[in-house]
This record gives sequence, C-alpha cells and structure tokens, in this order.
Amino acid sequence: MSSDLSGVPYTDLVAEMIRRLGDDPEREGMLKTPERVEKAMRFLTHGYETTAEAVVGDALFEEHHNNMVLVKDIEMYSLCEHHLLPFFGKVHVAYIPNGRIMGLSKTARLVEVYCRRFQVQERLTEQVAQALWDVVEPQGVGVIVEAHHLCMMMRGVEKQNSVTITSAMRGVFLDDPATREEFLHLAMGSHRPLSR
Ligand SMILES: Nc1nc2c(ncn2[C@@H]2O[C@H](COP(=O)(O)OP(=O)(O)OP(=O)(O)O)[C@@H](O)[C@H]2O)c(=O)[nH]1
Ligand SMILES: [Zn+2]
Repeated sequence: MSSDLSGVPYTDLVAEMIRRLGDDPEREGMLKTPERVEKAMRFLTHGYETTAEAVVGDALFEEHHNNMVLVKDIEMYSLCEHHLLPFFGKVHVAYIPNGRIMGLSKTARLVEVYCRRFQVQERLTEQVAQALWDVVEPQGVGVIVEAHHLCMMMRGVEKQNSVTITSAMRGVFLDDPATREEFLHLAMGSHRPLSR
C-alpha cells in the first residue's frame, strides 16, 4: 500500500470503512461502533500477543504414562486470512507422552494461541501440532480440526453444509499405523457432523 496509515487511530479507519460501505458512522446507533469493532478485533486476534511457551508455563509434569492422551471437541473460532470472516468448529488434540505430561487445560490454551489470529485452517492445524511437539517433546502428536467457513456460507460459493477436516501428525502418529488408527477412532469414531 502506498500511503502510510500507521499513525491513524484504529477507530478512524473503521469509521472510514463504514463510510466507504455507504453508511454513516456519526449516526446514533453507530457512534460507538468503531470503538466496539477495535475491541472485538483485538480480542479475536489476541493470539499474536502470546506464545505456546507462555501459555503452557510450568504446567509440565514428570509422569511415565505411555498411552494416548486425547482432548477432543475443543471449540474453536478463528478468522480466515482471505476474507477476515470467521471459521469455527472443533479441534481434537492427542499426544503420547515421553516422560512428561501437560496440564489438560493447556491443550485448549494452545488452540487459542493459534486460532486467535488470521489463519487458514491447514496452518492452524500444523501450528497446534508443532507447538505441542516442541513444548512437550512427546513420542507423537495428532491434531484434527473440523470447521465451517463463513466465507463459503454467507458469501462466495454459498454452501451451508460442507465441513472442512484437516489433520497434522508428528512422531509415532506418522510412523505407526496402529497409533494413527487409534487416534482417528477415538477422535472421529462416533463421528457426528458438526452441528451449528
Ligand atoms: N485452503 C484454505 N482455503 C481457505 C481457507 N479459508 C478460506 N479459504 C479459501 O480461500 C480462497 C480464496 O480464493 P480467491 O479466489 O482468491 O477469493 P474469492 O474470489 O473470494 O473466492 P471465493 O470464495 O471462491 O468467492 C477461497 O477458495 C476460500 O474458500 C482455509 O482455511 N484454507
Ligand atoms: Zn475466507
């Protein structure tokens, strides 16, 4: 972009967008809208302000558990980087420890770090898998994301029922078919299509 808008307040940018789209940001109902939009967008992208290491903190515990740990149906809201429209659904995260386990809630916190950014579903899936792989150093990791994309629903191709499923695996989930099978069975076995 040629002109430098870096010094322009966020609220002015939103007011200008409203104007360009044909409405009046000065009318009563919209007076506080630029402020609200800034607050909402900052919340929806707060993943840029944190890291996997920061959210996991000290919640790693020495434990010799050699079986799969799966946290499934973690709800997820993100924004697609192409249209800045929401995509949303659920995430299933599994790992097999290698001498240490992670606090369960941190699994969902890891998902939040990466879904609260502008994303494509494939990268979100890979980033959650890689973060768990790096932070916990387990024997293996498996991540599945199932999502509806509003950019395919309320505009564009206008398909209301399609679900996009992506997966990312590391370690034994890649090397051992039986582990991968167990993960897919536990995560998707009684698969109910995402309800809206
Ligand atoms: N692979 C992938 N594509 C995505 C994701 N979110 C949105 N998209 C797609 O990004 C593509 C952008 O395509 P373009 O042709 O540049 O944009 P567009 O003209 O708005 O495309 P339509 O949505 O087909 O109208 C579309 O096919 C979207 O469906 C995602 O998470 N992963
Ligand atoms: Zn999109």
